[in-house]
Amino acid sequence: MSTPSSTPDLPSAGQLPGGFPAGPDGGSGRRGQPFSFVRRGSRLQGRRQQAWERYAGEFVVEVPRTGSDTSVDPDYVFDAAAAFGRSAPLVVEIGSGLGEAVCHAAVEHPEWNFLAVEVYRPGLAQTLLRIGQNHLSNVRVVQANAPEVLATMLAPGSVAELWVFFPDPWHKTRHIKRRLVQDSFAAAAARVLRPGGLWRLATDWSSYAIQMRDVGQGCPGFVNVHGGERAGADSPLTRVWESGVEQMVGGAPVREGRVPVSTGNASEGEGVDTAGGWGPRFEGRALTSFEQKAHKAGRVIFDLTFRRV
Ligand SMILES: C[S@@+](CC[C@H](N)C(=O)[O-])C[C@H]1O[C@@H](n2cnc3c(N)ncnc32)[C@H](O)[C@@H]1O
Repeated sequence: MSTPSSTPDLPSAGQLPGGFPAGPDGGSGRRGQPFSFVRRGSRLQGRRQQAWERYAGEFVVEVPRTGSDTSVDPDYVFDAAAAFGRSAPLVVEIGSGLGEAVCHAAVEHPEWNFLAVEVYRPGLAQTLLRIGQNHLSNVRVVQANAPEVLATMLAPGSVAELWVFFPDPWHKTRHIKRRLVQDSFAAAAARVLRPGGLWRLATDWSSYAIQMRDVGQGCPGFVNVHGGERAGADSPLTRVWESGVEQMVGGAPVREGRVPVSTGNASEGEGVDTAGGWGPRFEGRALTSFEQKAHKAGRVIFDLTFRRV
């Protein structure tokens, strides 16, 4: 696995987000940018508590903190070979939720190492439960804020694939700055991916899909593997704009199509998506309960894949 020592076309590690404050509770993140998550209950019960007690020692990556339990000391660098006891291509899933996708992939690919990054402790406990049920030895989990993991915890060029599936959409205009996938995140993703490495994304929110496409295509470290594909009538975006898929969010109707019902909706329908750039559904992604719900609600899924140049 080649490891570039510098990336002249991208911000250096020193320019990437670092020196993070204590935690997400209502506060601001790096350089005034808010966190992509709000603190949820971290208490474990029943099977999750048992799974934590039984498996945490073996599979949870303990990182030095600078403040909250999701912070990462910027001086800490993850030693994958030591953590897994072997060298193998590393796949990192950001926001792994309940671990459905990462554990499914780990069963399918015993020859790869997987790191699940999640801030939600019960989700990590559920992932541990799956690791145990499937007798997996190729998954590690870390409770950490993803931008910090990408900015400093992972060594440059150390990741073969980076997955971000269904990140929280933060669909209201005033919340968009909380979205995980933005320019600084792309630069940090480019920093950790090896040349030729893949950044895979999926979302069921058209406005976030557009943002992801713009961010990935606008980052000099990436090319869109499916650039220009599925444009016009074939574009999932055109489909959403035509149909105006609706969803109840916080009790209020939000239309994603060309006529926003909620003024808090960030989508702007344009009629026809002439740009395209959407990939086919990533067949390596397990159909998580989250994605199943989206399908049931008739929502359109957008897949994107960028290659590190
Ligand atoms: C909508 S869920 C999707 C979960 C999973 N990827 C799936 O498809 O089922 C988004 C997840 O991202 C996690 N998350 C949000 N911000 C994060 C961050 N900064 N670092 C790590 N995980 C984060 C949330 O806790 C949540 O579990």
